[in-house]
Amino acid sequence: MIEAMDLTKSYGGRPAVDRLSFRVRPGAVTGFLGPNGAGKSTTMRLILGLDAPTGGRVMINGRPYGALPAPLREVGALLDAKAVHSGRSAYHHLLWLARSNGLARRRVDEVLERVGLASVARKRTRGFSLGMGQRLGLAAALLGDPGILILDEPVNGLDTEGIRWIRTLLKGLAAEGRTVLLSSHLMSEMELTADHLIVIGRGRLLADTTMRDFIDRNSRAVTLVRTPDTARLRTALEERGALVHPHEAGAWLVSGLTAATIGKIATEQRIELHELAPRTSSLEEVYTQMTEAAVEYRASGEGSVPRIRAETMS
Ligand SMILES: Nc1ncnc2c1ncn2[C@@H]1O[C@H](COP(=O)(O)OP(=O)(O)OP(=O)(O)O)[C@@H](O)[C@H]1O
Repeated sequence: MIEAMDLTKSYGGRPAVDRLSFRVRPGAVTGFLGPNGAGKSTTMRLILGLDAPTGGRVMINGRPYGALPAPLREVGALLDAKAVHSGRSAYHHLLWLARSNGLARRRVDEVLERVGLASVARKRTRGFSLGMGQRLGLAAALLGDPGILILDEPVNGLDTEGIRWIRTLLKGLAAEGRTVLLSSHLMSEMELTADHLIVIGRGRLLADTTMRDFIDRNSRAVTLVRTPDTARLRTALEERGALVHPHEAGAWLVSGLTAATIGKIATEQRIELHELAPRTSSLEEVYTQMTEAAVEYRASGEGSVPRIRAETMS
């Protein structure tokens, strides 16, 4: 369990993290979202004791990182996959980490196997691709068999197979009862991987809720409609107060009426329908809408009122 209480970090008087309170619970992948500069990396560094908070505190299993007796056994982190001595082999990089943290040598072979690097373990990391570097970073994070994992953009630059592999790995780690905190700008991937979301904007908490609830609460109910008789259907729907927008490939998106009502109107008017499909928003759509509001807030200056309330939604 990671618990932040009024966590604050200012640089030169400007808060990068602003009175942030949240809990990251075991048994789930928690996605950590926010636009560039929102404070995600700063928060992760504060959790890991790499930076000291200006105010508030953050605890790992009830203690600050610095007070953990064997940190690598409790928390594994991947913040920067390039932070590896390029002249060392993957095996020796991990062995050095294991030795300096009092971990058994056999863990090196176990994690190399788990991340799929066993066959290149003796190669110097200089020749590693981005994906291999990310796998090595994950191996280091897993070395102490920790109950908590903190991963900053682990899928950055990976190909489809690598992204899918990380998704399966992280879901598996959460299913084992571990706490997984994951940041990523890839919304489609986040939607497939995370069970819970913490969203921040300008260092403040915008949402702390389940993935399903976040999407449901912030979705605009929209129905996709396809008809050969666009003009008549559009007029009939607009007369009933609907908003009708052209979508791709000749389809239309209708908001303000349920799919059932749209179907009823079409039947009454004898308008042929080729498609009538209620659409749920994707995480990307909901998140973009929310962060646009946060950007608007940022652009409008210090004293203004944000359109998105900076409070938890759960
Ligand atoms: N060491 C530092 N000194 C001064 N300002 C900093 C420092 N680290 C971060 N900041 C500032 O704090 C704010 C938050 O940055 P942070 O890197 O935590 O955001 P982020 O959400 O991780 O962004 P990204 O998605 O781009 O990685 C930014 O305005 C950044 O410029």
